[in-house]
Amino acid sequence: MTTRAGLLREIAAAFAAAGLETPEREARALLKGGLGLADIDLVARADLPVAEEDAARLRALAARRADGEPLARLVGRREFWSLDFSLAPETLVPRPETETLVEAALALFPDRAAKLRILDLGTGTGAILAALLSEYPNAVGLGIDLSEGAARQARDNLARLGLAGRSAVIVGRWAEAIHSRFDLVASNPPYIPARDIAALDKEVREHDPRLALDGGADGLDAYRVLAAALPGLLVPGGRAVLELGIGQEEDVAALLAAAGLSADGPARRDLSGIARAIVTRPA
Ligand SMILES: C[S@@+](CC[C@H](N)C(=O)[O-])C[C@H]1O[C@@H](n2cnc3c(N)ncnc32)[C@H](O)[C@@H]1O
Repeated sequence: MTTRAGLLREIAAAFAAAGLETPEREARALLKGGLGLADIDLVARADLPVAEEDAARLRALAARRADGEPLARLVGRREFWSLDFSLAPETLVPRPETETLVEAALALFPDRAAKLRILDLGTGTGAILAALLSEYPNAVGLGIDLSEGAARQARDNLARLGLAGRSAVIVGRWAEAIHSRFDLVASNPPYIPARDIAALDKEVREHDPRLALDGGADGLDAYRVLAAALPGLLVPGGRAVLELGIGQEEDVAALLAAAGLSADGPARRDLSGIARAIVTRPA
């Protein structure tokens, strides 16, 4: 009979042997996600037995993880801004660096009681929109994604987080179908140059949807469309916050300026010091 502690040790050892960077942490997360446990269950109740079929299921998941499948995909969820998001095959796994956009928006609109109208273009799991709505209790928001599967998943996530009453998610191509204006437009568009996708980590290139990654030949296709659309989407005094890939600040700033938008300070940096969130406003 296997105990929780025994299975944790076994899976952590397998992860270490496979060269994962944080084997113990990932093994813990796999057990928690796979068995629906909290941290305390792996400490105070570590000697409890794991049913044989559960142990077999977790060993199979562990083997897939050791073979390069992301943990978030295996357990079907990921935390972002301390909120829990379910994933679908059509959604990107939300990344910690994207929290830089949320932080930038909070700094731009310090009044948390503001009745902001928020637009999230390319909403994926709904991570950015949900994070913002959770911080602005009087705000309303619209998420748009070209992928039906992503839009469905975003709707589910917003509902589970109690935000359905203040949000809507529609399927669409960027802001093509939108004729209203917003206080805050956020977007984390696909920005990887197409030829670089094959060289990305296996976890990304094989498990994140191409639609969420592929930014066209130079990685800037989506920014061109967004720059052209933003002047018609922002109210006077409104702001747009766009995520950037590494080294894209200058090019994206030039596209925004060419569309008649003004820069709002230098791009905000993420925890690794990378210019990650560019802020722009109507001229
Ligand atoms: C990098 S992902 C970001 C997802 C999510 N906002 C996040 O930060 O985790 C880009 C998203 O844009 C969506 N997308 C790609 N092309 C689009 C388009 N033409 N119109 C609307 N959404 C698009 C993708 O389906 C994907 O969900």
